[in-house]
Amino acid sequence: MTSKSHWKLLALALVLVVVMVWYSISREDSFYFPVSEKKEPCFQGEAERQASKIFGNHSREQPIFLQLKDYFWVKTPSAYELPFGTKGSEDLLLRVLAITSYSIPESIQSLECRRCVVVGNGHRLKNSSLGGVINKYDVVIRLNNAPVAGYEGDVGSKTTIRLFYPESAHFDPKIENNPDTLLVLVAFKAMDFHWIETILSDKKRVRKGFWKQPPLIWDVNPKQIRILNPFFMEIAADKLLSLPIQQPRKIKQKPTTGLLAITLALHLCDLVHIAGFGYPDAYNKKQTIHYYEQITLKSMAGSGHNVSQEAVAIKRMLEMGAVKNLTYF
Ligand SMILES: CC(=O)N[C@H]1[C@H]([C@H](O)[C@H](O)CO)O[C@](OP(=O)(O)OC[C@H]2O[C@@H](n3ccc(N)nc3=O)[C@H](O)[C@@H]2O)(C(=O)O)C[C@@H]1O
Ligand SMILES: CC(=O)N[C@@H]1[C@@H](O[C@@H]2O[C@H](CO)[C@H](O)[C@H](O)[C@H]2O)[C@H](O)[C@@H](CO)O[C@H]1O
Repeated sequence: MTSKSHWKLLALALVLVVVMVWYSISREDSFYFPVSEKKEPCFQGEAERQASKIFGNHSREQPIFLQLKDYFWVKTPSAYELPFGTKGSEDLLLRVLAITSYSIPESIQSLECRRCVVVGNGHRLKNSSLGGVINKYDVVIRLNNAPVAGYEGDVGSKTTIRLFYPESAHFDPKIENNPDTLLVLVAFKAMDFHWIETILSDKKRVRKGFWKQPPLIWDVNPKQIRILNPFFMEIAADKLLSLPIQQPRKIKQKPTTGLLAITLALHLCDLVHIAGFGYPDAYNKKQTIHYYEQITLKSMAGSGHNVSQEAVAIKRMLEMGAVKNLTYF
């Protein structure tokens, strides 16, 4: 081989190495947690220890779901209005709590160690083949109207808990959930309580007051419904994103439902893994954001979320080991 072609080969090899290093850095594979077939060891109280570092020691004292007794017998005062508290919505809430439940199901309660996975709606789940892995967790938390039917290979089919608000409720909840899935309402405004009351008590529906038409007929068992304690929205906003809780603006800055779900999981579970989190960069205008539909970051323009700030918060939780990621971040 001539020395000229020798140098050419060396240069080619160098370019290859640079491209490989760049690719792995750009995918930030350091936050990719290789999936193993074996169940991850689970240590009781581990998530609690991590959560106390982020949220303080007393957040564990809060009930996960709102309870009738706290509004009926004792009038629990709340410092904030929805979505960070229940101030001003007590009467409506009282009627909703009278027809729903607050218990954590025995199937979760009885677990020695609760292994949970929070499944975000992100595009990086597409072709991930993570369905089987996701189904093995004790508790699978899903968000909004994210489908499972037709996507089982990538996202699994088990749904233990689904967080939703009226505008994000799937019109046919039976298709995308299991018969015992807990449907957990995240209330952002008083109308959200009103909506669930009219649905469950079959009262006259109100169409106004929503930013998108929610279902008017919703075939669910009231025993499946829970109301998320807005305290978790408050601490996600305050401790993870340093957002002001009292905001005069019409469109309030608030955590995404996914960040809220991670906050909830750190209080409910012993081990918390996440999958399907992460948005494209702001300049990436054509990249679709969901694993199930073709929409871009533009759709989130007026939604009150700061996705780059959320990425910082998630990276912090990954770095400290509070959560582990099944997809890349
Ligand atoms: C148009 C619009 O309103 N989009 C909002 C949608 C929409 O309302 C529902 O999908 C119902 O249709 O809901 C949101 O979020 P969305 O339902 O898109 O996604 C659920 C959660 O997954 C995480 N996610 C999603 C996509 C992505 N590329 N990376 C991610 O990390 C986020 O944590 C996100 O919360 C929401 O509720 O937070 C936030 C979105 O702003
Ligand atoms: C599509 C959009 O921008 N909608 C906003 C709505 O934002 C969404 O609110 C949801 C709660 O209802 C949830 O937080 C979701 O993640 C947001 O994308 C604003 O809250 C609403 C305020 O009036 O304005 C809608 O246009």
